[in-house]
Amino acid sequence: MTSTLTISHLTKRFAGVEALRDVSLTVEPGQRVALLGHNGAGKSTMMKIILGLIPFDGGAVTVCDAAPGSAAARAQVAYLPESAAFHPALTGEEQVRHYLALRGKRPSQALDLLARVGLGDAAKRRIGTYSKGMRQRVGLAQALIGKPRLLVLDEPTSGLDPVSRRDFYTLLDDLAAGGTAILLSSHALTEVEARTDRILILSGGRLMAEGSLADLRRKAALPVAISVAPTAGQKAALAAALPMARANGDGRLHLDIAQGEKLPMLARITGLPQVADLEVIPPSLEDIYSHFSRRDGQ
Ligand SMILES: Nc1ncnc2c1ncn2[C@@H]1O[C@H](COP(=O)(O)OP(=O)(O)OP(=O)(O)O)[C@@H](O)[C@H]1O
Repeated sequence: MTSTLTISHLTKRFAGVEALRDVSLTVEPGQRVALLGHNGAGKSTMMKIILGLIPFDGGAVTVCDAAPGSAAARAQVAYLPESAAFHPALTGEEQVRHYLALRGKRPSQALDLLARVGLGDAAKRRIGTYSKGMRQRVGLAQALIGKPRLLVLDEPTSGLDPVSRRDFYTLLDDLAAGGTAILLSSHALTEVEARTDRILILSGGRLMAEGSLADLRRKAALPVAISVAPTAGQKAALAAALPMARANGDGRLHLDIAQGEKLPMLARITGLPQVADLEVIPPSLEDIYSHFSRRDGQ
């Protein structure tokens, strides 16, 4: 099975700015991959290169076994920009029929596509009356034309409410299950954590880390937080038994423990008679992200 997207040693310079530096990665069929990075990290530049919209200076990029921007690649890649703009006077069905016609496909598929993204009931309403979440779905319906093998999504859920976000990711899950590879950029770390298979962290044009959240967690080796609840009236005694713990004013004691010391420390805490309960809190994606995306000099 060949990779849907292969990037090796990719370099892109704008006047005076190295937007991408020696970036290598692959995306396999059916993978849901999140591209994370601070403003200016190089995410949009990478997406534009994958779509064939801008040239690159060094390295190689293969999209669905073809050169980015070639007719063969364009036929298999779909793109959804952050804020898709549609004609407000058109109905959802008219808009999607228009896109189908432009792509040389049967316009009669419009209703099927709209039903697939949950807009079957709204297909005959004008887009001007749609919510932002509904407009994003029109964009997704447009992106699904021609069953793309790679779907590139630029911050697809920004501005959507939690339910719309969840529904949107459920649609992406169905597409991925059908073999479509998904590359999406996002600043919403929590949802990315739950809804993607792999995470790529770009910083200053470099790929700083990549892997599943578990991989990144292991590589970052950040401390684990342990929160301990004392039995009634035993807080002071517990604090004396755990002098390295700090009190946050919430009645519990908190410790940050290096990964290698986690098990011995848990054994020690659970052996203390003053302990009523404890919680182990692994580093969040936000902690891991900050660890890897520290810019030079920080
Ligand atoms: N056309 C251009 N001309 C000059 N510099 C550019 C151009 N496009 C991007 N850059 C620079 O390249 C770097 C990467 O920009 P890019 O837009 O890829 O970042 P990004 O990760 O998508 O950021 P954001 O999250 O803000 O969209 C930035 O320093 C940016 O200023």
